[in-house]
Amino acid sequence: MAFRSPFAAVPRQLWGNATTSTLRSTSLKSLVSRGLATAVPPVTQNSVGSKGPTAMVFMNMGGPSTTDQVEDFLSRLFSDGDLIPLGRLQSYIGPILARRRTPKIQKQYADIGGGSPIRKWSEYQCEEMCKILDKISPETAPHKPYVAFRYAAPLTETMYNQLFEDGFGNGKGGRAVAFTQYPQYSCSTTGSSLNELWKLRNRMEGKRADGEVDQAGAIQWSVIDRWPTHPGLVEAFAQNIEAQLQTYPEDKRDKVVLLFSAHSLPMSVVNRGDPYPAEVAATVHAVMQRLKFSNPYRLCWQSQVGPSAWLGAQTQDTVMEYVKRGQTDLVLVPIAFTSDHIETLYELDLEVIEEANSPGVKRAESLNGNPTFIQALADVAHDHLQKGEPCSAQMTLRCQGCRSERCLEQKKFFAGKRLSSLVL
Ligand SMILES: C=CC1=C(C)c2cc3[nH]c(cc4nc(cc5[nH]c(cc1n2)c(C)c5CCC(=O)O)C(CCC(=O)O)=C4C)c(C)c3C=C
Ligand code: FES
Ligand SMILES: [Fe+2]
Repeated sequence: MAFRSPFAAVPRQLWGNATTSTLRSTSLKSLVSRGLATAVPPVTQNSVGSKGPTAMVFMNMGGPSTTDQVEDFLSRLFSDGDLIPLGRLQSYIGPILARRRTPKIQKQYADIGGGSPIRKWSEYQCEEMCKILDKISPETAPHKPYVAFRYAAPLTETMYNQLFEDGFGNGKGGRAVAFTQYPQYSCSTTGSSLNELWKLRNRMEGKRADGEVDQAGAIQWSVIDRWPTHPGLVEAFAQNIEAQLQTYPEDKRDKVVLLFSAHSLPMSVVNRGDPYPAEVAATVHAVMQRLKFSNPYRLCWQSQVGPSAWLGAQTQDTVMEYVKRGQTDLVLVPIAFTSDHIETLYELDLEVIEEANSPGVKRAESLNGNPTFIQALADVAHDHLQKGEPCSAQMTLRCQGCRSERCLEQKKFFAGKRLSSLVL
């Protein structure tokens, strides 16, 4: 099976002689023979389910809060081998690609008001969720809110230092929940954040003389790794769609086409077995079920970057095609991100909807500060705290095409005792 980078067509001179990641050549068989894929991993966790205080850590990609931060944001993003595998020279090529792309993306952030609102929304959502959790889950209270972004402030490392300052870990133990803010799991998004968290945990938690992390005083992590069909999430999406449908005359309302739009994935990632496309489709189906299939609908994919093949049909092409055919009443529904970002505010609002040039083409609100959504976050977290499991069963399985030692080790750590031996 060949796994092509989404940037496979980056000019040769930028790639140098680098092949793709050295990790690709590491087969599961060789990991087993080297003792890396055994039933009892060297670093696992115990005693998940202890009482509060509980750190609730929202994980997401983050975004630049000002246009000055765009280059740093893109530089971290293009240096992430879990998102864009560029091989051994990644840390050299990544920043070069980032610098070239910066002016274009800076202009987009300038056009949506000068920066991404993701930090503001994430901090608000997490704080509000913790207030609800303190009431509905007193046994794990107090719940303390933290945000850990992959490519922008506050970075995972900053969050970890904050945990230490607040009395978690570093010999004092304590419990933390890594709560992904991507409802649908992709190894390029949630997987990347978990790999980063695992890496920093190993670097930052207290080490014994033999180099191993001192388990007794380390933070006990558990993970909410996906929640694509949680009824609260589905309800929040459905209410926003209903509100937008109300803006159409009654006789036209049930003929409006709902176009669910999610960030696309390179076909190399889809063919590796990434769970994201199926989970996005599951969210769409659950929302349509809640709406009693009142309207015709399609799922389409946006924001592809670079020249390689990405999952389609593309959102922009879909809108233009339907409008051309006379279907001018369309509601776009961003379904894979819980707050506004350039993909909604720029790509959908300023590019797709403006180009469609038809008053019937509209967009459902993003979830942002929606109280139904914040209650859903609290319910997802409450379910997780009550179950006392380290992660979902799905987390214990790697993609069919995964050759990443990072993924393997990260799963061994977070899934801990849930692991069923060599399924990894
Ligand atoms: C569920 C959401 C997302 C998935 C899956 C995802 C995969 C993915 N993305 C890239 C490359 C880029 N993404 C960029 C920006 C960006 N990506 C998402 C979400 C997902 N990405 C968001 C919300 C944003 C915008 C952040 C904001 O603050 O608004 C960018 C940078 C922008 C640009 O240069 O166009 C890149 C590059 C890949 C390769 C990928 C899957 C492998
Ligand atoms: S790429 Fe999916 S588990 Fe590693
Ligand atoms: Fe992206």
